[in-house]
Amino acid sequence: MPRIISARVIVTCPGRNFVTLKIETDQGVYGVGDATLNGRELAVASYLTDHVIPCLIGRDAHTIEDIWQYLYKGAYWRRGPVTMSAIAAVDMALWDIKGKIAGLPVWQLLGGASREGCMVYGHANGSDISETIERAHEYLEQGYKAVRLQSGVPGLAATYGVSGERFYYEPAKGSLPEETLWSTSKYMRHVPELFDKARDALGWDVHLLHDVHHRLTPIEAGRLGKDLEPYRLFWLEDATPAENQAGFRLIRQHTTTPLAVGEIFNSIWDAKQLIEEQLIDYVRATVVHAGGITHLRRIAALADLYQVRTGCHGATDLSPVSMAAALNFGLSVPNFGIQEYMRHTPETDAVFPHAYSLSNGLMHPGDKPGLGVDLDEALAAQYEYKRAYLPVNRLEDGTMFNW
Ligand SMILES: O=C(O)[C@@H](O)[C@@H](O)[C@H](O)[C@H](O)CO
Ligand SMILES: [Mg+2]
Repeated sequence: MPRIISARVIVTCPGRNFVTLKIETDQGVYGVGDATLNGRELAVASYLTDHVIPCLIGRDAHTIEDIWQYLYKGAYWRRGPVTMSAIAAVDMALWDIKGKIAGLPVWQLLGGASREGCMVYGHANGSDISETIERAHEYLEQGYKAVRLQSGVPGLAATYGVSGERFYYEPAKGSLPEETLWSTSKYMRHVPELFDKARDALGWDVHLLHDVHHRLTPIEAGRLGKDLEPYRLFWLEDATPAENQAGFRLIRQHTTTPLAVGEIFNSIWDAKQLIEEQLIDYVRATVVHAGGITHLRRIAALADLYQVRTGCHGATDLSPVSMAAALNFGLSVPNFGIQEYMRHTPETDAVFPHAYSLSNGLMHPGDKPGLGVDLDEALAAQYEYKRAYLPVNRLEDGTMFNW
């Protein structure tokens, strides 16, 4: 059996911070896991280095489930984004090791391919409606079948999802949080016009998505969902903060627009009521923040009982290690819905060489044993950690709000 002999955390910043765990075994096989928590990276790095790694040394790397339970139950203080991102990194690295030793890609270990590839969605954003639609056309020309639309809102200096960059979106900047201002009324007036014009320009074959980013109350979300019904969205994401899972009952009463939520979830408990009451259509929990492949499988299996599909988070702050793990999971999971794919920069891709590829709107993890991704430590060492924060958001009267 492959014994864990060492493990270490590598923090690198090729344009943005990433935290990677590398676990090495006595058989010379190693595995990597993503541990990146945007804006709180060093908390997870310390949780791994100072508390988890000492407990891993000497263990059988093949005992993925037992190690998962040990780290979850053994911590006493269960759940939370820091704990579950640390457990996720260990889990991904152990699946990587198991696949490398078996000589199989992880998706084969998870039950083999259930589809040709994972449908992904692009991210068209612009300062106004016409620029957003122009970006969306570029994604269609690249063969994408699904595109998320986020545009600037008239009367607001900035808003979520609009960066001014053509293809990369990176919200974490600055050594202190940037402050932005928000107006729900300006936003609610603007979004239906965006999708009305988008459907005219892009047609009805492309799946269109939108991320509200936690900024509405349930009844406002119900109103927006109803206003968007004529445009047949693939999903309306994070319509309202999901701590109160029951709040989604109100949205459901008012609209048939499909709902997606969960990128900030870190365990099955965050989604249990939403899934069991069929209050959502897609669960966005992701491999790096929800306990790794082992726990994400549990969430997907519960969701499958209620016809809820996966729609895993895949923003630039999830490293290519997460993308590789997500695609191995997504290729095999029966109730796959869609995978978010916010492309990384060339510098990031160079630090994390990977086997996954995109063709005609579908991504495939490749056939390399393990997760099919690596970390170039020499290159990673050239990019020093640089503290960065996600923005904070206030209402126009200064009230602290949701970003
Ligand atoms: O759907 C998404 O990708 C967004 O919600 C993310 O851009 C999110 O804002 C970032 O991942 C936060 O770090
Ligand atoms: Mg989102």
